[in-house]
Amino acid sequence: MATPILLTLNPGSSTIKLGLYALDEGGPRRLGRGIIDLQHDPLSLRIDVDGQRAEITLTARPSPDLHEVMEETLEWLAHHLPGHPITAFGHRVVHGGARFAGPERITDETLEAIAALTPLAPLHQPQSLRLIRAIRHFWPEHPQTASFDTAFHRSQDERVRRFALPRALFDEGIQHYGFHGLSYRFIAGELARTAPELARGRVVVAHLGSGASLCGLESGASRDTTMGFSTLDGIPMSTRCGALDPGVLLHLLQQRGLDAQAVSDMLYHRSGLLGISGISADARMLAESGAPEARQALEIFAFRIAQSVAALATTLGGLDGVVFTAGIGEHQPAVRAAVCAHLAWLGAALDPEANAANATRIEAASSRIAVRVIPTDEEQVIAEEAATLLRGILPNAV
Ligand SMILES: Nc1ncnc2c1ncn2[C@@H]1O[C@H](COP(=O)(O)OP(=O)(O)O)[C@@H](O)[C@H]1O
Ligand SMILES: CC(=O)OP(=O)(O)O
Ligand SMILES: [Mg+2]
Repeated sequence: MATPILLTLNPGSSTIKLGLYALDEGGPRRLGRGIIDLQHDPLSLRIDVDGQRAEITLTARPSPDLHEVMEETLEWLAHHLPGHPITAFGHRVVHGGARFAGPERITDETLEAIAALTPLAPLHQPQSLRLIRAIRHFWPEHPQTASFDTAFHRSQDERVRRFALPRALFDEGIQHYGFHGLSYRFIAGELARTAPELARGRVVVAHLGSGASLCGLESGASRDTTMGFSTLDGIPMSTRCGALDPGVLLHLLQQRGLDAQAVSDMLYHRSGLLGISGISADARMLAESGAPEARQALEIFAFRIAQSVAALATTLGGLDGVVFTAGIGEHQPAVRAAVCAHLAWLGAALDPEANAANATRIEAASSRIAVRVIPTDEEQVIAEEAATLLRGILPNAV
């Protein structure tokens, strides 16, 4: 019987990241990866399968339902990968709310429950729904699974999950959830595999991508995280504001007369690194810019990350290590150096050469805490969770 082939889909606000996996007996084996850039018209699909790279300009327009984009992408894959017919799909879904404690196979009921959570993640949830629906439209018999960012944080206790708001709101779902859970699950697994002693300790992981958050891990379990009810909370991001005095919202709405949509647009799309710098949302461009506003944006970014490390260390009752991951965390030594300079009082000291080389182990011999760089892989977690859910199901579906 042919090996089942899984396509993973990780939608962000500006890209859809794809992963192609053979679901071997021993676990998922990656055949390739791809990225669809939704910000540029015409759309492009960059793909790397079996070591062969291609960049394809899609004829599909970026329509809201993504039907044409998915149809063209899958047709391209079917045509160019005749040995790897896709038999199943695994999705990253950002919000699982109180309903999803772990990954699930997508049915009419789960799809409805995912859709009901859209108001809690307006930037991400609609993308997942569009992809799931587009695939159902063209391949109704192909099984699909959902892996939730929020599920990893279910181990957090009520001190963390409860806001200081009237009690009834908590029961209505107004809670601190936390996101980037697939990334944190991957990092916890990598730590357990490569640094078991540290993995058993108290570690803060800084996931610094376009969206960014930090998570406090104790023995690999999430105890606290900087993103809360929504993907706006915590540290400033590329275009999102991070934690903000709620009085600012009231002021914008009541005194400045902005409507809710205008405030939402400002907080999600025009704040963060872009808002502070007025130059770019892209941390690499800011690092190369030399303008004082760009420098200030990165200084505030690093400062707020360090403040969050200290806050999470309080939840953990101490700190044995910090791990940097995602685009900025993996590739920007200057950001890591600025964060660690603020954490010198906690005993953090970097080896400048190891840091400049983006090495795995970047702490100096004198450092009282470990400082590591570990590349994340959300697609691998989606593939592993899908493989577990679909075991025994796929051979019949092929
Ligand atoms: N090689 C690199 N060098 C410097 N910065 C990088 C590099 N790759 C990515 N980044 C930065 O990482 C951020 C995007 O991170 P990424 O994890 O790809 O985000 P997301 O998955 O949320 O879209 C951008 O600010 C970008 O400038
Ligand atoms: C949760 C979130 O912000 O995700 P991303 O970083 O992919 O935008
Ligand atoms: Mg991301």
